Amino acid sequence: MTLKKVNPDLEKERSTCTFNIEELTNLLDTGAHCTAERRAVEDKVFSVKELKDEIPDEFLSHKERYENAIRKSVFLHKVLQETGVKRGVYNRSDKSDFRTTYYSIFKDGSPFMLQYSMFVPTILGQGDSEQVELWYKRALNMEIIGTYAQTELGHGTFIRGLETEAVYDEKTEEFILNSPSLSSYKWWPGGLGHTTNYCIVMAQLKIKGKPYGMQPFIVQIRDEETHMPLPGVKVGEIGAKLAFNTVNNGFLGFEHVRIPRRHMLMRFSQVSKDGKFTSSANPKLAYGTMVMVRVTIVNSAATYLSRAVTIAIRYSAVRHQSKLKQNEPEPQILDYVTQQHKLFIGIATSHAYMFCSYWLWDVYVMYQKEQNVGNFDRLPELHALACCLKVISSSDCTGLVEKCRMSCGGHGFMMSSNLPQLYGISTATCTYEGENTVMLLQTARALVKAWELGSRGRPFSPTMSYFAEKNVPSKWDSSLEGILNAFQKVSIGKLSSSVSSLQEYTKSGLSAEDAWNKASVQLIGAAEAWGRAVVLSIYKSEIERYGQTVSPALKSVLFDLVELYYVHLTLEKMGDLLLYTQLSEKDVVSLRKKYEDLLEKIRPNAIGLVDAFDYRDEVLNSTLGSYDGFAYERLMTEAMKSPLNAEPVNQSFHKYIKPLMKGKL
Ligand SMILES: CCCCCCCC/C=C\CCCCCCCCCCCCCC(=O)SCCNC(=O)CCNC(=O)[C@H](O)C(C)(C)COP(=O)(O)OP(=O)(O)OC[C@H]1O[C@@H](n2cnc3c(N)ncnc32)[C@H](O)[C@@H]1OP(=O)(O)O
Ligand SMILES: Cc1cc2nc3c(=O)[nH]c(=O)nc-3n(C[C@H](O)[C@H](O)[C@H](O)COP(=O)(O)OP(=O)(O)OC[C@H]3O[C@@H](n4cnc5c(N)ncnc54)[C@H](O)[C@@H]3O)c2cc1C
Repeated sequence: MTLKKVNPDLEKERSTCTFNIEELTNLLDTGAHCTAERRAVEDKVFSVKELKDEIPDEFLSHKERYENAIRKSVFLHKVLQETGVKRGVYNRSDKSDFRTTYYSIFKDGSPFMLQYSMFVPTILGQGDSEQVELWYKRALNMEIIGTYAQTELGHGTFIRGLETEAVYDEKTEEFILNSPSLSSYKWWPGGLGHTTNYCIVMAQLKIKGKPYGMQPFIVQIRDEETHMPLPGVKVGEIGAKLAFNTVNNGFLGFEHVRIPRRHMLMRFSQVSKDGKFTSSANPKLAYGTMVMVRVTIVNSAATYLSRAVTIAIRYSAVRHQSKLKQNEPEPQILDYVTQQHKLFIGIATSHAYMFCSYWLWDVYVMYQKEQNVGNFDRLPELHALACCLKVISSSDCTGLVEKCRMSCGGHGFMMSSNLPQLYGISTATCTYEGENTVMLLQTARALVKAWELGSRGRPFSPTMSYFAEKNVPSKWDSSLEGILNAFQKVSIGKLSSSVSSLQEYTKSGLSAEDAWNKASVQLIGAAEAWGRAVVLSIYKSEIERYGQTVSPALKSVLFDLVELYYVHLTLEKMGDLLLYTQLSEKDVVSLRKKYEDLLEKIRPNAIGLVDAFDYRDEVLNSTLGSYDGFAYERLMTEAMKSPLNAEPVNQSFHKYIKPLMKGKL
């Protein structure tokens, strides 16, 4: 069978695109030079034959998958080192990074992930200059491979409840690390099982019996030559999981393991030789790596979704099913408006969080500069933003990744579509780096505090400045500005009614803690509403800013997506808007019409928009989403890789089925 180069359906779709795809790719990459750099790295990475899988991962055993992931991680590290890639994790000079390239080599994650994403950043963020000089170089050269060991069997969320102890012994100038109970065993850190030889251990510091809170320690756990666990170290892998099965998440316990005093990372807090503790200017600085990772999750969530929606939209353009009109051929399923409803919001949501992630990264960098000169004023706002945007990006994108999978019908259930794996790694972001409900409650805590201070005349921080506005009813306005104002009213309404409930509960005799718990469903609603208002505002303002520099054709499409995002959210959150604004049934009817018109308007650009994410086939790793659109041929080729297809009759037939058939079992 000779194949055309591209499925004619996709050819037709590409011919209707109204904007320059390369221009959008450059915008999403934050600059043409970033696109060029990313493509150069991809050319290099995908030309390395050792990085290709001969047998799909899902047909390997757990052990083989791990060994394959290690082999590829090592080759990939070498290739990235040769191409000079350091950005994306360590010294990110601009906003694009190589995570997506990196991830595409591993459908289910790399055991080195935590080295790049948390071990090295913690050394850089929490070590003093001498410690950075020593450990950063060793880590960069992969002389030491590490992870971030914080979560324990008994506690992940409640960090103050962690049990691992680091007791200072003044006589030997050492810390003694100990795991006093089963529940104190570290549990979850990526790579910890059999990969890392060092780790950052978050442990309760004790000096002369007095506790000084959680501090970061750099601890060697395996011999650098033999890789055997060091005496007193109990380490292993935690077992199979929903996803990330090649990340080698591990457990770790200590039996009185001694480490030198200088292995406590001492940028913020210090312990002197004679056991004097000097506290950091702000105790929450020890949580700094988590803030950074939460900030970066917003971008990860957007990229998981953009990969899933690329697969689903390309597949929907080549898949034909049922009848729209009796006398016409079966249409592309993308012509069904319900299919457009499922998928176009995925493109818009991915844009929304991508542009927000760039903005949030700038806020984070700005804060870091202020922190370096001892100004912590913005820490509460940054903490609230990082928590809340991590939550809504991870939950929205994961929900939409799953929607993409379901929109591909049965074939979306195939591992070879890569949609199940994308769902797995995406849903993990709802749990790791702070479970989502807990992160919303942290956000609510900051909002309630700001609200109460504001009511006493204290100024609000920029993302809360609209709290100061009088909540006067005004006519519904369906413009972008009008919808944004409406969502800010929802945010104010939900926060003020949560605060009233808190006050009523305490007045009725509940303690502050019980009142908080009783009102917590409202509080997470208020936190989410604030996050929504932030995303709506930033997405719109960023597109207005970029709109001044891009071509009119691209500007028009970007605004179609912003409008779609706004109108979709308005219809989704209709209940809240009916409660807190002047939205009427008539407005809803006209918004529904507007939404349907927008789907129709975006339809000719759907393939162009997903092409602009610029995911090579190697990155998408999907039978359904390839650029050429030959989904059925790829499904069949991949199916033939199943080890069961290597022989026409499996031996189990003779062993079990035949005796059963013959009644001889
Ligand atoms: C040369 C080659 C180079 C190669 C380059 C390769 C490039 C390839 C690129 C990439 C490849 C890798 C790809 C990586 C992808 C990324 C994958 C990431 C993987 C991450 C895995 C996950 C890791 C983890 O999960 S680590 C564990 C995370 N754990 C948590 O998040 C725990 C959650 N719990 C908490 O944070 C806290 O306990 C709490 C906040 C819930 C409560 O803390 P608390 O009890 O101490 O606080 P209080 O509630 O009492 O509040 C006190 C006070 O403090 C404020 N607060 C709390 N936290 C913070 C904070 N972090 N910052 C600032 N302030 C904080 C709080 O609001 C209170 O304030 P008040 O003013 O109200 O008192
Ligand atoms: C794929 C993956 C990778 C991970 N990698 C690492 C790693 O590298 N290093 C590391 O240290 N950790 C890692 N973790 C652990 C992760 O950070 C924790 O699992 C996460 O922070 C959630 O904590 P938990 O498991 O204790 O959840 P729990 O706190 O036990 O949550 C269970 C339920 O209790 C609720 N809950 C808990 N506290 C409250 C509260 N105060 N108010 C209201 N509800 C509450 C939650 O909302 C949730 O519904 C990883 C986890 C996963 C899934």
